[in-house]
Amino acid sequence: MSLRFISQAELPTEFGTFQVHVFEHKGQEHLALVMGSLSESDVILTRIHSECLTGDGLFSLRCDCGPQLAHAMQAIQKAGQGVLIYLRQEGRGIGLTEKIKAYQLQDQGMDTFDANIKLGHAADSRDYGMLKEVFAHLNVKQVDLMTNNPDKIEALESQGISVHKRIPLHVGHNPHNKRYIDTKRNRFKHLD
Ligand SMILES: Nc1nc2c(ncn2[C@@H]2O[C@H](COP(=O)(O)OP(=O)(O)OP(=O)(O)O)[C@@H](O)[C@H]2O)c(=O)[nH]1
Ligand SMILES: [Zn+2]
Repeated sequence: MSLRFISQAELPTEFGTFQVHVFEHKGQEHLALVMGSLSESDVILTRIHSECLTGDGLFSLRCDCGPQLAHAMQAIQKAGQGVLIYLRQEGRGIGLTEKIKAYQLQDQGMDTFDANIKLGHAADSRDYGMLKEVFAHLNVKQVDLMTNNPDKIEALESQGISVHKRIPLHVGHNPHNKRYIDTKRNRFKHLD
């Protein structure tokens, strides 16, 4: 077991009260926000969200992360049951400083894919290898997944978690993130 469950507590939010679980995996902290009681025979409405300090916490319009996070939490509240896994994979895994450097390259005309490469990183360095143990801890076997990213579906299926349905997540589009969202579709093969 490389994932360690540390603790859990109540987390009242604008979108209802969740139980927040904290885990440690390879020196990083990850969270799962859980609403309702979860049983492995249920298909659980799920979002796997990658940390974006600028979008999730600082209202940045350069990406669509903040609105996606709010929308997912609201959808879980509406369903009365669900899971939001918050992975500390800032900047698609390269960290905050490197993401800001990548933003600078994008200010000079590069797209988000090439900016990562120029900085010596993979276009996407996220690791989803901890999800099997997170879902086992939460007693979840089947999900309806809110995402446009095919890599997340593949990562779950390859770890034995069945993706019953993909729910597209197209919110928070604005003139500042248009190129970023187009690049996700064209170069990261994100789904419509
Ligand atoms: N390296 C880098 N990371 C970025 C940039 N813009 C946003 N991110 C990070 O990208 C991650 C979100 O990834 P997205 O590709 O927007 O969405 P996704 O999580 O792959 O897919 P969805 O499930 O459809 O939202 C977060 O960790 C952000 O911090 C950027 O220009 N460069
Ligand atoms: Zn973002």
